[in-house]
Amino acid sequence: MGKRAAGFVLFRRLCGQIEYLLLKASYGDFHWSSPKGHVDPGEDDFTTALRETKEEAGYDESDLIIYRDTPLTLNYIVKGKPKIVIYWLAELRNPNKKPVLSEEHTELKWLAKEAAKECVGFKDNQEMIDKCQEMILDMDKKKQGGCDCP
Ligand SMILES: Nc1ncnc2c1ncn2[C@@H]1O[C@H](COP(=O)(O)OP(=O)(O)OP(=O)(O)OP(=O)(O)OP(=O)(O)OC[C@H]2O[C@@H](n3cnc4c(N)ncnc43)[C@H](O)[C@@H]2O)[C@@H](O)[C@H]1O
Repeated sequence: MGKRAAGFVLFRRLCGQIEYLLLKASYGDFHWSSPKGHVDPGEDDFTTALRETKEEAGYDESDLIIYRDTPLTLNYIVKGKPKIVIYWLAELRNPNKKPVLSEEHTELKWLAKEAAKECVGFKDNQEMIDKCQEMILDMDKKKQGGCDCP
């Protein structure tokens, strides 16, 4: 059976800029990713996303504005087996609240879209960041009353 993980594409707004949180793995190929992790037996994906984000970045559900209606999915192969990762987009309410890392990561970065895409490297992850940016800008437009409705 394949592996299943869940997490949040976590962003903040600082000085008018949208920035994504990326964490550097302390193992393997030292890759960068959003907070996420393995879905435990009997656990639902959303609970996993919250648990892993608390463990890996120190943020609780109350720290986040979560866009729960639009999960995003990545599918790739790890050690010859398929892996699926379900992400929700989430905004940090207080952009100055610092993440607290676990032993699973050695570094963190808050990066604007293009730098974040370069940092994650994988094409599907880059496309997910583009999609997230579109979702954020769309939501902003709607809030400002700038929708295209007749
Ligand atoms: N490899 C490892 N070695 C030693 N200890 C480990 C370990 N992985 C986890 N642990 C440890 O296991 C414990 C449980 O961790 P926990 O976080 O609970 O479980 P997990 O399933 O290992 O969590 P993740 O899904 O976050 O693991 P990951 O970072 O390896 O996965 P990713 O898909 O990003 O990355 C997996 C691979 O896929 C690659 N990858 C990432 N994204 C993509 C993509 N979009 N397309 C193709 N390849 C990708 C990465 O570069 C990487 O090579 C922890 O103590 C942790 O330290």
